[in-house]
Amino acid sequence: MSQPALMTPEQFEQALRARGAYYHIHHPYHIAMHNGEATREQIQGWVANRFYYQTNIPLKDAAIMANCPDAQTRRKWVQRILDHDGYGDSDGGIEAWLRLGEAVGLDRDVLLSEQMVLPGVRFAVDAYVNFARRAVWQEAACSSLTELFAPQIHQSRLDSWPQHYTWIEEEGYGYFRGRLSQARRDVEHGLELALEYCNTVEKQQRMLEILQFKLDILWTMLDAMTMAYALDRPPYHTVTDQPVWHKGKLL
Ligand SMILES: O=C(O)c1cc(C(=O)O)c2c(n1)C(=O)C(=O)c1cc(C(=O)O)[nH]c1-2
Repeated sequence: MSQPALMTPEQFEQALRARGAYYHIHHPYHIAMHNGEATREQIQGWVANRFYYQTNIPLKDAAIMANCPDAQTRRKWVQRILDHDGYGDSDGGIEAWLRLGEAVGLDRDVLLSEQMVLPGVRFAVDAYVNFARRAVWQEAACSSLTELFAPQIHQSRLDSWPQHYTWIEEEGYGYFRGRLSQARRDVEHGLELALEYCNTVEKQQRMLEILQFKLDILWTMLDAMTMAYALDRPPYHTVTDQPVWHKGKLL
């Protein structure tokens, strides 16, 4: 097999963008939500499980900062934590997601308790946080580059959900709206780091593999939700109809 060649920064950016073919926007669970085919339970399941991703993003970003000796990078990166946690009088993304939960009929305590978080979702999200803890900071930083494809997915929800799901309260959409500009800004910084850091064939190939790892995380979360909410096969369904799986963070 021929060895891959060193790509120019433009070619490398194109190669990263090409991975959008595997973004979770193409997952059948996501397509069903987009097409108005999701039930109320499926939307609620998605919102409650994705909340675990939302609450772990700041832990992931703090882990990256903990490993990053470059103050200029940290100055920019800290904004991501503030975006989700909020600061001063401004609520952050986590609060906005709790409002999304309320808009789809879920009490905020249900989201905060993590009682609906499926083990498969938990393991996938934990893998992301743990990768960020252990990886070279540039690699961990660039694993956020699935956000290249995120503005499109947030916009598609804003375009389609209000038409299909008239029972969802309008205030719930604030999170998606806010991320349109935040994700674009994050990606600009992330891409800048990736193009500067990946100056060898090995680093470029490894970064593409890391991006695929992150895509796998997002896809696997939806696979777990498909089993539970679309195929009616939640964990232990052959044994019990009770949600007996573990609920707490053990890592
Ligand atoms: O709703 C989505 O489909 C989606 C996907 C992603 C992503 O691509 O990782 C993120 C988000 N949303 C998001 O809201 C968000 O804050 C976020 C942060 C990150 C990251 O890796 O640091 N990804 C994402």
